[in-house]
Amino acid sequence: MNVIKFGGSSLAEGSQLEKVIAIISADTARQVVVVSAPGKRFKDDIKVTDLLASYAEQAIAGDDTVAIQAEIINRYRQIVAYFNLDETEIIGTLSEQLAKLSRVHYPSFDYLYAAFMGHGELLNAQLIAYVMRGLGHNARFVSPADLGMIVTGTPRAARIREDSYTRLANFQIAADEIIIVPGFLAYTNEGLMATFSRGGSDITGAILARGLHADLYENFTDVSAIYAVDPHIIDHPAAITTMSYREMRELAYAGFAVFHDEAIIPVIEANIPINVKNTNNPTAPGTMIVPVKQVTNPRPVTGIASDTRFAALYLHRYLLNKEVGFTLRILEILAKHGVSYEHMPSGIDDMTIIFDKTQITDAMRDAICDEIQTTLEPDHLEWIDDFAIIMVVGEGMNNRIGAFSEIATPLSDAGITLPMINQGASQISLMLGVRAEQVDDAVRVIYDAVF
Ligand SMILES: Nc1ncnc2c1ncn2[C@@H]1O[C@H](COP(=O)(O)OP(=O)(O)O)[C@@H](O)[C@H]1O
Ligand SMILES: N[C@@H](CC(=O)OP(=O)(O)O)C(=O)O
Repeated sequence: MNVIKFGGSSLAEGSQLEKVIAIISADTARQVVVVSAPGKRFKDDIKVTDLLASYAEQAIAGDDTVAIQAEIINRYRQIVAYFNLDETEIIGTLSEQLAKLSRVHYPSFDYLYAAFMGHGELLNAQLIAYVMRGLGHNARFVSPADLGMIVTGTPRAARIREDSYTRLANFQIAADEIIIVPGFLAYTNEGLMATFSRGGSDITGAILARGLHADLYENFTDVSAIYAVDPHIIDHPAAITTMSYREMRELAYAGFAVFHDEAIIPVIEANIPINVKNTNNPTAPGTMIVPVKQVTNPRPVTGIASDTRFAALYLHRYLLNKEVGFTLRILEILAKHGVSYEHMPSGIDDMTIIFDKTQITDAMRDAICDEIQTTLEPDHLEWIDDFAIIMVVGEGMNNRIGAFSEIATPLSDAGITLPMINQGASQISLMLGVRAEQVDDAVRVIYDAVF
């Protein structure tokens, strides 16, 4: 049995759903279908998940939400209309669920946002099951609650509870049946809706692949492969045919938005291969992500990822390496302010602490810097807000002498400075810190040097 996940781009409108149904029908192994909410139909379109976030904002503000509800329902209505099916009952049910959202009491704004935004997937899975049944398929809507998926953690960045896997293993699917499961959302033990972080339908697919013991996790999107570089940065970059779990994890973490970085973890635990494929070109082989890759390619680098979501705190103090407890006190300050750090490369007198800045407000940043300055008295302290990370990843980089100079020399020739270089514990990647305004140029220079 395969778990097959379709992203929002594959479900944006009726003509896309028609392709999706043809893909599901083409292989009887495709029995567990995970769906996202309808995504963008054209460049400046708005994803249904983002429309739901606007609906949540308007509900919080006490505004009239009739227009936004109509806009959301219209997306679903257009999809049913494409198939010439009777819309009355299904659209009535979905409209009711959407309207009810603003009448419920939530324990916090975070739970409110999670419930509103999770409905993009919840409504879409019901609609798709309805359309498929209308076309004669034996399709059934199954909620994450029916599957026994229970989450903990924060409402908008939930984590699956390990005991969910025992319940999933007992879930029965009939031999000729297709189940349609909404991605992105799940429920807490108290029955509250929570979501994984944005793009989290990939995570649902991975959890189901592990929990239902799938042979393959197929992830359908709008590109024919995972490319060596984000195609927004380089036109027609090289396609990756096979990559290892480790390579995908590192590349996804640092900006390969095509597959969620947390989604690799459940499949690693269950050793299930992933096939990333294109809904618009389903016969193309796509990219296989496998437990271990044979390194046959003479090229050591598999991919280059970059992300500007970071900030860095640079500290300089002579004899920092000799001072007992310096790092400990910094970590205590961060913990006190509820801030986690991503990396902390250090030298004899210097240290750079890299943060995911999406978790830090201006007030938190000021408080942390003030406290470090007062308690640790560094000679120099600098907050670098426009920090980007580039990750150069490849199993073939392991133990390869000269890999660094192949990259560093052309970067320096191009006038790109590297405030941070970290070869770290992972033998298969090189992490480079650059100023955000230089990041795309740096990626292009590295790509030209190694591909
Ligand atoms: N290295 C990469 N290879 C392929 N696509 C990438 C890469 N990096 C970023 N992307 C982007 O990821 C997009 C697919 O991810 P996403 O928009 O989340 O799809 P979906 O709607 O299917 O979930 C592609 O359209 C592409 O623009
Ligand atoms: N719809 C959610 C979850 C998701 O995975 O979407 P997509 O498959 O379109 O990336 C989001 O926009 O975050």
